[in-house]
Amino acid sequence: MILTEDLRRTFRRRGAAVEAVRGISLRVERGELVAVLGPNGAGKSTLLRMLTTLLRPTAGTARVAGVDVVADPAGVRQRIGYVGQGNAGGHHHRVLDELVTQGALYGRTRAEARRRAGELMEALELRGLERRTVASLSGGQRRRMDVAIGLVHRPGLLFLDEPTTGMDPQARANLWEHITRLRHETDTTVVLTTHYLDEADAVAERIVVVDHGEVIADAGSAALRARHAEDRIELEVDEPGTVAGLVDGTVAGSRVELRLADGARVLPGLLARLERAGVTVHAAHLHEASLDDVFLALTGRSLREEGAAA
Ligand SMILES: Nc1ncnc2c1ncn2[C@@H]1O[C@H](COP(=O)(O)OP(=O)(O)OP(=O)(O)O)[C@@H](O)[C@H]1O
Repeated sequence: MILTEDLRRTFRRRGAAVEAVRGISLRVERGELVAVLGPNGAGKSTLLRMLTTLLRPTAGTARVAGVDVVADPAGVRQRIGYVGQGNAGGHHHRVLDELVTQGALYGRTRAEARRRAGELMEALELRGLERRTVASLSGGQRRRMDVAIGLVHRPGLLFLDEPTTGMDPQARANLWEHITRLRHETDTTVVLTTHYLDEADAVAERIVVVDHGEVIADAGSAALRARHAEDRIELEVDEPGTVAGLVDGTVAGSRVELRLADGARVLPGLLARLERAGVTVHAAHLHEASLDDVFLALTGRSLREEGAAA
């Protein structure tokens, strides 16, 4: 669905060259749901803008939905949906009119555009809002409307650039429910960026981490955690010093701390071993490695802090 080779984009800023994307080679198969994550300024938007033909690459190639982004940008646009960070809909237009107009822009007849608008309003729970103006919708309804507009021409590939930024947790969960269901029903490929790691963890089967314009990791969330982060077990015991020697741990205040892979599987055996050794464990805390730990290990920065500030 997407194939890029050594894709690059350089900007000139005050006479200096800024390499926003530095040789990204990426392959996304049909039906995949891929989250592109990275700290601020990593190059995510620049990458997405090139893939959606909003920006011309400086070097390298990109084929999107089988079409070269430079040779035939209009062809790419016909085949993809793009939900950017701003709102796509005309604010003073009515919801139904806006969807029908968008369909007409893609060359659909009025009747076809109306039928498609009806389907999308059903699928994205916009029924009952037909005559409301886009400006009067709630944040969550507005975002669902944006997604509906992105899907008007039945694209096989949908790009979502930070689709849930600024939404409350319930509206975010609701939007993802719609997107994942639509994706399964229509086999749509989805490429998204988000600052919410929990979201990427929950919805994406594949996570591409970008930093300084390059892909620095590309795998599923579980594989990333296993490879780049460790679980932590903290034990509350009477004599941490003695216990630390028994279990390959370090003393942290009144506790013993162990860093290891697959903590949930190791913990029961560990407790049994300590019991056999006559140690009384008052409490055991398991901190499973998070995607944010992976992020910190890979980039030296926490995405969570930036996400919270966004
Ligand atoms: N039009 C431009 N002119 C000059 N520099 C730019 C331009 N667009 C982006 N850049 C620079 O390119 C780098 C990558 O920016 P980009 O917006 O792609 O990052 P990002 O990962 O999307 O960040 P964010 O998470 O903040 O949206 C940054 O250093 C940015 O300042």
